[in-house]
Amino acid sequence: MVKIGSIINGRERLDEGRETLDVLNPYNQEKIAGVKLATKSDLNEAIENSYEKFHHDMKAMPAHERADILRKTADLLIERSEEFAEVISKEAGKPIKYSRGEVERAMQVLRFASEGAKHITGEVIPMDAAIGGQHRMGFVKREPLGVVGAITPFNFPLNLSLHKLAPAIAAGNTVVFKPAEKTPVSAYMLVKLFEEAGLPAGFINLVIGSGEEVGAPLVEHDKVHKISFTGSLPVGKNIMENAGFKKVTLELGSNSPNIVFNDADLEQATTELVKGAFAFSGQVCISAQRIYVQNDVYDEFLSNYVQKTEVLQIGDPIKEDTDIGPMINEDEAKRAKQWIDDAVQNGAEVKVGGERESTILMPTIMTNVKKNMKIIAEEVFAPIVSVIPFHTEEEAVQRSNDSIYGLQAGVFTKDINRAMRVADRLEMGGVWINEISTYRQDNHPYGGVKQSGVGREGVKYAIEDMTEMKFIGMKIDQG
Ligand SMILES: NC(=O)c1ccc[n+]([C@@H]2O[C@H](COP(=O)([O-])OP(=O)(O)OC[C@H]3O[C@@H](n4cnc5c(N)ncnc54)[C@H](O)[C@@H]3O)[C@@H](O)[C@H]2O)c1
Ligand SMILES: O=C[C@H](O)CS(=O)(=O)O
Repeated sequence: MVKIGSIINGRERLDEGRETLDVLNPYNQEKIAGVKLATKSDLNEAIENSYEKFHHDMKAMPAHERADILRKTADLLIERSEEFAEVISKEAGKPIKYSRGEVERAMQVLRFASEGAKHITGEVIPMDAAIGGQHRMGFVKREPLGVVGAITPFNFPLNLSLHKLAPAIAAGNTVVFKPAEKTPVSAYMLVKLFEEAGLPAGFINLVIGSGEEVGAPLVEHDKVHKISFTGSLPVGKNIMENAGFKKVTLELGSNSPNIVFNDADLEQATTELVKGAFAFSGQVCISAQRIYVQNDVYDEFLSNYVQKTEVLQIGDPIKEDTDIGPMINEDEAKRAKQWIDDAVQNGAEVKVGGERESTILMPTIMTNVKKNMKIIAEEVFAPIVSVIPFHTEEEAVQRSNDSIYGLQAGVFTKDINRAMRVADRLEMGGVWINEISTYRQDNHPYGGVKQSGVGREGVKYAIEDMTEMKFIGMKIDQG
């Protein structure tokens, strides 16, 4: 079993005496790593070091060098892609085909950031547009913020970490990185990869510990200039309350709706929505949770959808043909099963699935659901999807918007006018037409409205958010 620890100023903290956390494979409970957890004093040291490194070394590093390091990290990741995919499958329980997809996306994030590092530009202000402003020149340049605190979740442990680390480095910041303690191994390997690619010690300090012990004090620390967080709504609220004057980006949860109109390609919609609801056991923030289907195609959609769900392969995530693996731990599987049982007690019907065995919850399709059931109103974050009939466009929009969340939605129709009308009216950070809510590319703006979050990621937008504008003006003597 591999032993890992936090990495601060290039030195790994493995000394005995620290509390050890075992990282378990959620499928078979095999121990895959022992982590020496960081303490509050490690965190303080990491922040002080990142602060120091920002002011003395990072500020001196030109953009082309940052771009080269990001590019080199991408190249190394591709060389080691299978190793990374296997670790993600083992620590998160993600089916290997999806882990491979995550690694490929992570490599692209690094490449986008490498390109972005060279295109951080400013603006010339037309000073004479203001009365009395003539004979002045003014421009805006974008400067790095300083120390970025990156706090990440378990479900995309590599790619969602890179959505913070890569833009932060591209923009010239240093980072204190607190990965999810459930999945720290790929995060550790990533920090080692940056080091191998030439990133100087202390530019990314890795601090592995719990949310309470190191996450919360990282959020509160005065020498941290921005918190970039991806995770659950309760933790996001807590961060918002405690971050003080820092910039904050929050990428939070959702109960994403997908609307299927009667003119949609049902073959395509059902095939894609099986992946959309059940990929990585629904533990995806934009997972299809509520599917609204127009009443005249509802029966056809449902029977087709059930058939395609019944043939999913369930089992060991490391096997090539596995579609559905475990949830992250048994408590989460039990919590999700309880939500199904509560809904059934209140009149809902299980069309397929509904059973739990250890950490595995069978892919579950529910009908006859009501809007106040947890499986509809809250983020289910499990392989559970509800199929709900609707009559009119108005009703589909109104029901989709009836949520505290607003991250991404999917709309299936061949009518372009209807598609655009609905896209305009959906209260979401993003809307896909003839694509599932679960689809994301790493170069478009991504983030939520309502309680799904604050700010946007997507490499170009995150780089912008990792900088601050500085205005410089000059009065020109007319001689
Ligand atoms: N919108 C997005 O882009 C996006 C992407 C992935 C996951 N998510 C959301 O993440 C959640 C699942 O991930 P999770 O279970 O790892 O989330 P989580 O909120 O439990 O944990 C996320 C991170 O926050 C840390 N943390 C916990 N308490 C903290 C505190 N008080 N202060 C600071 N940090 C603290 C954790 O240790 C972990 O590193 C779901 O709600 C999902 O929707 C959102
Ligand atoms: O879990 C939510 C993630 O944002 C999904 S993705 O990794 O961005 O596709």
